[in-house]
Amino acid sequence: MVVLKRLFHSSSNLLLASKHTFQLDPNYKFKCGIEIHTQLKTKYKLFSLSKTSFNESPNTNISYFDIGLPGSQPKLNPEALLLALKAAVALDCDISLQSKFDRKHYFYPDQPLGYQITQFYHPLAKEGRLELDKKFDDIRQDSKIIGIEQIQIEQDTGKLNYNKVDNIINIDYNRSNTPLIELVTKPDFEDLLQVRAFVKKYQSLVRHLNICTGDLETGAIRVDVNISVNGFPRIEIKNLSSHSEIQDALKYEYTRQVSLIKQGKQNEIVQETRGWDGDKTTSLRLKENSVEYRYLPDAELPMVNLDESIINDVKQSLSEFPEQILSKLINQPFNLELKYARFFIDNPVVLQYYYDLYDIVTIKNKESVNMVNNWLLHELIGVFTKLDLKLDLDRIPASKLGDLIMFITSKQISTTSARLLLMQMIENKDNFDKSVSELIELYDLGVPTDISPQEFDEAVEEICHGIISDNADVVEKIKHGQKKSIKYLVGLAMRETQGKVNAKTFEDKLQEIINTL
Ligand SMILES: Nc1ncnc2c1ncn2[C@@H]1O[C@H](COP(=O)(O)OP(=O)(O)OP(=O)(O)O)[C@@H](O)[C@H]1O
Ligand SMILES: [Mg+2]
Ligand SMILES: [Mg+2]
Repeated sequence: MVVLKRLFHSSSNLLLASKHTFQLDPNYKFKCGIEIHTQLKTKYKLFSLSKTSFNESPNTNISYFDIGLPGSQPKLNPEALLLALKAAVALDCDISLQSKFDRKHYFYPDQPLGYQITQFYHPLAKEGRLELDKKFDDIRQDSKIIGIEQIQIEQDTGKLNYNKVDNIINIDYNRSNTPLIELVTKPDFEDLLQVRAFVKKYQSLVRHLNICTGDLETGAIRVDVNISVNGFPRIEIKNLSSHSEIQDALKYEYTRQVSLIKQGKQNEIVQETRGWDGDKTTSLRLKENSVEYRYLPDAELPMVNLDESIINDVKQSLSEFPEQILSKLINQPFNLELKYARFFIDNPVVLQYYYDLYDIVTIKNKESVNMVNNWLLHELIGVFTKLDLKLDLDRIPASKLGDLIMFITSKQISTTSARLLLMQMIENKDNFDKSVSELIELYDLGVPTDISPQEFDEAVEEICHGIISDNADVVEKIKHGQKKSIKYLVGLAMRETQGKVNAKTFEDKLQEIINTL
């Protein structure tokens, strides 16, 4: 039934009305708490020795236990425990030195054991927090603390694939028994921006801790939201897989509940689980007659006993947190814009590259940090974009980009030539092993060195005179105040010299001659 309902969406006027003009009504208090399922990036599954797999042919990474064959037994993967601990410590939770696993019973074809192993009575961690800060997060208040109720370790299920053409459902058990943590927040969210900011910050954190890919689209992170209005029962909306789905589902559900209250139909708001079909929420099951999960301690899994020292050990193993790094990057000496600092947080390899380049250019060679920022964030990333290539820093190690920058600052190559060269360095695999000076030689891009400065000046002057006499109309415009037209003449000079001379040199010389006319 649920599947059928999900297959046949119909658009709803209620949602359309709410989507475009959405605002919370101060008379109807929005309250929300969320549950986030996070797939842990372990090598093996939670309770078996089959490999975790994310993009493999169906049913190729499964063991007897993953598909619930009788006689097979679970054994806890310590790597999953460690990754879960990292999240719990980073979120300031109280870690339970003794935690246990329980069985949550329900039938569904993606859950062949007939129960899910989770932590119900004694979860790994409780009472944490994540602080949102207006400086870094898109919220209205200066800061907002979201309390974390608990973090528990549990198994993922298999995956049902609906084949609408043949009207069949295929089950892929590759995901079955993949380690997850479920994080449950307190109902602390007061508006939609806070929800978005929290999920974004959490994504950034798990990526930074390297415990999950942090992607919503692939299902590595799945969000359930719970929403209530003016103290009426909470409604849960399960399995939302993008920020826009979360926002749209919350807007729809808030509008629906407010409208029921306004019509005096508040008794129709009952604690229930609803699904989001892209247009509207629909009831999946009522909590009153919801499945009785019959939680029981899992007798096959021993208690997890942690030594007190582990909390400190994990703390020490964590590097700086994203917010500390952001704060560092947007201030002296790096002076990065927040959006670029965020990009680095989500791409730790690029961040390391940035630090390496900074060391070479700024610390070792005392050149400006602006050169580092500009040549990494604009020029280098720009080349990958232009070539329609995925950013692959192996094509140009930081030391090589550093060399190129030093050739520019020492005026051995013009900025224009350096741009051309950078393109060649990245596009052409034959260039990967060649040094910057070899490449300058190869492409004949260096500022001529075999002539004296005086000869060089004379050559520049001659070129400028030639261009000025061939472009009398442009010169007239410049003399009459159209100062920008000089760029056109500079362009001609650069073309003539194939970018070997700096644009600034030409601009100064052209201006100097024009001033005398
Ligand atoms: N009045 C409320 N309004 C909105 N959200 C609420 C309210 N009370 C509790 N919540 C939120 O509901 C969620 C309850 O999650 P929890 O995992 O504890 O239970 P559950 O949803 O009943 O169980 P399951 O994991 O089986 O879905 C929490 O995120 C909590 O913050
Ligand atoms: Mg729930
Ligand atoms: Mg839950």
